[in-house]
Amino acid sequence: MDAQQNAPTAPEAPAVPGRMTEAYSAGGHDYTFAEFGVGPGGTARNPAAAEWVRAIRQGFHQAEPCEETLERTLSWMHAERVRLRGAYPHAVPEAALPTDRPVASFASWEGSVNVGRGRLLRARLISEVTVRPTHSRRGLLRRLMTADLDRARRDGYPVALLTATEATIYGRFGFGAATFLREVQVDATTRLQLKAPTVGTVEMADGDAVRRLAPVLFQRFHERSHGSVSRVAYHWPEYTGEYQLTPQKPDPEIRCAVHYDDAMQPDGYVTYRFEPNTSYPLTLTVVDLVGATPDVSLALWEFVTSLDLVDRVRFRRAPVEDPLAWAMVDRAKYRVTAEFDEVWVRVLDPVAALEARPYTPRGRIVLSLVDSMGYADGIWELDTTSGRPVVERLGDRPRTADDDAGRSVPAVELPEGADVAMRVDVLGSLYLGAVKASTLEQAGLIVARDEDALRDLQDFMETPTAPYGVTHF
Ligand SMILES: CC(=O)SCCNC(=O)CCNC(=O)[C@H](O)C(C)(C)COP(=O)(O)OP(=O)(O)OC[C@H]1O[C@@H](n2cnc3c(N)ncnc32)[C@H](O)[C@@H]1OP(=O)(O)O
Repeated sequence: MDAQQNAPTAPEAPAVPGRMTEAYSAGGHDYTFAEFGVGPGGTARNPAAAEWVRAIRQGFHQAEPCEETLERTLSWMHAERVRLRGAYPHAVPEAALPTDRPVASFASWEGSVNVGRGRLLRARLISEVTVRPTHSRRGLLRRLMTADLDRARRDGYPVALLTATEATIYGRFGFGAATFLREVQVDATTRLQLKAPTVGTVEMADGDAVRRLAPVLFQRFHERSHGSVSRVAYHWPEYTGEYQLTPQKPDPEIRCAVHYDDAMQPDGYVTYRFEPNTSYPLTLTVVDLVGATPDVSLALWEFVTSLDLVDRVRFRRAPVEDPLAWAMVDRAKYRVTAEFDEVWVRVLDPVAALEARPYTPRGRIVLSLVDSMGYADGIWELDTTSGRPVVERLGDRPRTADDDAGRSVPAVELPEGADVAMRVDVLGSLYLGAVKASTLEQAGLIVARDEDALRDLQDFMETPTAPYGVTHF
């Protein structure tokens, strides 16, 4: 790429990497949007992608990347075939960052989400969204998001997923908070007493070996745990201490242990770090805990709470409905210190998304979906009477004043013939069963024909367990 560096003015569009997607002017600036991938050969062969990585680290207030961080980031992005998007300014004033450093970034790649009964649904995963503060609120994010979701819809992805830094940003793009996690603290001053004996055995393990084993064990968890999202290559060095992209060095304090079944086959692992033991209570932080089955996770908890010189154990990725709290003899030793949203779901194709997940009731319900970006807008019928869900688009919904005004978060009205109506972000929140329809109706987010219609919706969307995943991306 040969974009002009530090040019005071540039009369025409800069040369951008990959494919130019759009030219755009706002706030007195001209921008070119581009889309590209990461090839083999690291920074030497991908200078535009390296500049893009510098931009995202700046956007998240992280240190300028060292060579190893750049190589590792480009390596996982190449392996996962990540699509990078950027907005490039045509001109920058003296001393400003160069024109080949994008002022806005956006990445997406293919992954999967477990939608229940072990079904893995293809999903577009979105991350690394940044807009340089001096170029924000000019519509750059909206353009990047629209381009990527358009492409994902064309490529047949039923849903897009992201994890959000702020809860206020993504509803307008049709994303709804769909899985939640807890930060918990378990008092470990006395060995954890569980109501039933745990299974298998635990052995301390070598970090390199766990790094090789972890993707396989995670896959078993992913295929079992409804709500789980696939991981990518950068997670393993991060969670086993080999290398952390922030603060750009190994973490030799991370220790690992593996759980084995009765045949001594590995079926889970935990990685953890002792916090500096200069203050009390002595604290162990669990970095990653993955059990192929819930009883394996309990055994791993028993292990970390039985270590000497540990007064309490912290974990930031515990399930909202945590079997551990119920398995403990003394539940008072389990304390929830925070609860937060994790994965946000955006339904792009209601037929593919709603037909993919399982339902318990047999019946039929008509949903009116409001989607200001258009993909899921309309009236849809979900019919499970045959035992297999069939979803059909019945037609358009009547336009409203908010539609005509082009509002990104329009009001919801119940059209003739529909049982329930909601915006598509609300469907995203219901999709994996994290929240009851009645709660969302009480929050003013669902309009139902009557109580029966609301109960039907609730019965359809409810899942046997709360969705749970341990992937942050
Ligand atoms: C999936 C992820 O990667 S999460 C990480 C998100 N990134 C960050 O938090 C890094 C710091 N923040 C930023 O980089 C930017 O401020 C961004 C990406 C949040 C927003 O980028 P911008 O280019 O300013 O957004 P843009 O101007 O396109 O606004 C799009 C819409 O979002 C709204 N919006 C933008 N930022 C926010 C915000 N922080 N809170 C609420 N609404 C917001 C705008 O009002 C606009 O609404 P409208 O289209 O309905 O009128």
